[in-house]
Amino acid sequence: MSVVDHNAIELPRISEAEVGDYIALLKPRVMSLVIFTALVGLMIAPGHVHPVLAFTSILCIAVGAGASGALNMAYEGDVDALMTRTANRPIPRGRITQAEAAAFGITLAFFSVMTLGILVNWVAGALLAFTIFFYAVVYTMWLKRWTAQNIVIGGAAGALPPVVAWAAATGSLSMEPILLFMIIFFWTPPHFWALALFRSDDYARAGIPMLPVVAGPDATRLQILLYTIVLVAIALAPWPLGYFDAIYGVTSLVLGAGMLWLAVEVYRRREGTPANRATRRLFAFSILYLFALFAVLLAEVVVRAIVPVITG
Ligand code: HEM
Ligand SMILES: CC(C)=CCC/C(C)=C/CC/C(C)=C/COP(=O)(O)OP(=O)(O)O
Repeated sequence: MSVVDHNAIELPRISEAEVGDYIALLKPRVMSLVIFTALVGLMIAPGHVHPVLAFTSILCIAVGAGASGALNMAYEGDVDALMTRTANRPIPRGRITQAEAAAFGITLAFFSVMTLGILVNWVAGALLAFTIFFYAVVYTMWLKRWTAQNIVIGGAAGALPPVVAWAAATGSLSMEPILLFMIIFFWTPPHFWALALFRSDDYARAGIPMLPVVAGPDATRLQILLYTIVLVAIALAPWPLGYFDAIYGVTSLVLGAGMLWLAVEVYRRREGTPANRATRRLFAFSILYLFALFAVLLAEVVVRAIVPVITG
């Protein structure tokens, strides 16, 4: 007769995680646009940055963004399991534990910040550390579960990557990166609240105080419209302020008209399929808007750099 109760022995959990599960923790689709805004922030900064340092800076920002995504998912494993949009993520599916995800995120965060600080400069390194902390702790662990203004304040984290990249290129800050920050900051509420409108049942079930759950869909529609009006004005400002030329200015006006039209559609359509379609259109267009706006910023700087070379 065995004297050892084999049922009492807890065998080590064999992780079923694959590489793809860990990649999913990094929120690659979301962070791809985050990293693009950082790349533009670095490319439009004045002065010359050695290509190796430029690549290192963007790589550190990308790894830091992924780290913040992993930390966000590690903390939110409980609520992610309650929302249809997130229930299929690695942690709710049991492929990765919250502790494993947290260890992964902390490791990536540590190495991205230290590498950026040591190899590039500590202004950028410190800003990256602050951005990771603001998203993974201030937004994820506090604001998101506490106030309907969670994504407005938390949006500061999403707006910082181009500022980190500018600091990596110049070692300092100035008006231009602050303008880039303001554009993303005022872009975030229309971007996210459009999604929150068609996902409000998810957030109600998970007990997350998103604005449509707390203040109702009509108040959210008004907020989306008001923030979009401010966004269009802020995004236009670099042109009259003389930081960028007409190419950017006209593009900003055209894209802003698109955002405004869709925000008005969200404000007008309040019932059924038309309302659902309007919110999904605004959410989808918000991503195209930010990508196109930053792409034309980059294009203008590239054109400015090569025209003197071509015209001799
Ligand atoms: C606090 C700020 C933000 C919040 C609350 C937020 C929220 C969200 C949510 C919930 C999704 C759906 C993701 C999914 O279902 O997996 C999403 C998608 C997306 N977000 Fe945001 N976002 C924020 C900031 C940003 C920023 C700063 C960027 C880029 C600069 C961005 C870019 C994207 C992109 C590209 C997608 C589409 C991802 C896909 O197609 O799967 N977001 N956002
Ligand atoms: C360099 C660096 C640290 C960059 C981070 C940039 C940043 C904060 C981007 C915001 C990404 C995002 C989708 C937030 C939503 O989180 P959520 O928890 O509301 O979304 P979820 O419900 O889909 O998890």
